[in-house]
Amino acid sequence: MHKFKVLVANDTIAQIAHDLLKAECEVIVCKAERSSILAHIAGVDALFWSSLLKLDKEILDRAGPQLQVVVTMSAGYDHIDIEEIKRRGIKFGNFPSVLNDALADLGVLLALAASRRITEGLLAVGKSCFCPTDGNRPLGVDISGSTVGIVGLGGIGQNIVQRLKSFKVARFLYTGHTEKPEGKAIGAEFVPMEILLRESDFVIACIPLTKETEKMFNAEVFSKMKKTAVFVNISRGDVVNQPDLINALKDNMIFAAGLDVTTPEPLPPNHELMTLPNCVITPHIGSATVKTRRYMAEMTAKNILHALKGEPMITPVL
Ligand SMILES: O=C(O)C(=O)CO
Repeated sequence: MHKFKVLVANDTIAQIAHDLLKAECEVIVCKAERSSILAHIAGVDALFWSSLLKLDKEILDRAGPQLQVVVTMSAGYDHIDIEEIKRRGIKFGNFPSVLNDALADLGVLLALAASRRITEGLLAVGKSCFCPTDGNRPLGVDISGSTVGIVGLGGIGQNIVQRLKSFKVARFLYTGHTEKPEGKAIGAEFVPMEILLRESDFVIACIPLTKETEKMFNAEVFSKMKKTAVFVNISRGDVVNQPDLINALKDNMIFAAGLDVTTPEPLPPNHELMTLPNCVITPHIGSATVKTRRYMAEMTAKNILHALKGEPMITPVL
């Protein structure tokens, strides 16, 4: 009987995904590195793809015309040449909601860490040079009683609102293309971007990276935020004009930033962003919990198997 060939472009995924795929297919596993993928991809029927690895025409050409399905183990798919996939009639899927909880947790963590200037605090602890009552260190911004503005109220943004309710936030604002019934249900007010920027103490970016959102957080946007505002980005580095953010942080146009994503990733050593005491950076760990990554791997494998058998994918994009 013909066995489908699947390339898993990541050698660190959970065992359950291997077990599922191996039960029905021939599985080739390689490192999440372009050269390794190009060396192993010819003739495969399906691709189990990784977040952030570029998937372009060269990869698709090398795979060959028999390629039927690509599934990325990520919510975002800005790393995929979606037009090229569509043109070739390849089925494509992602995982939009399984990581909502883990990402919302990280959004809250970064909002709190940046608002309490944790980077500076940890530096002082590391140097054993602090006095708890030192009035010279900047005081933090309170989240209780604050206004939190969510840019992009999808599943992650909604989960952040739900979590922050227990922190006694006074007002939740959100902006996006249209008002959402879910917004009303969780008590968030739909407002134009200008108002969100002017009135929010915390601005949290939860939008996908698209042509429209690329570099949308720029000097003009930072200048409209409060000087005491905390900016959080758990989306993609490229939704921010990074030199403008650096200036905004250096010139105290805003109070602090918490970033899980940057451009590039990782940042080179001594990058200016990493030298700023009012910036907290985590290494793109939004979905990096055991439960979430295991579930993402399992669902990616299941999506591939559905597509190969001609059944509807669980979470199709194309
Ligand atoms: O799944 C994604 O798109 C992520 O970037 C998770 O952090």
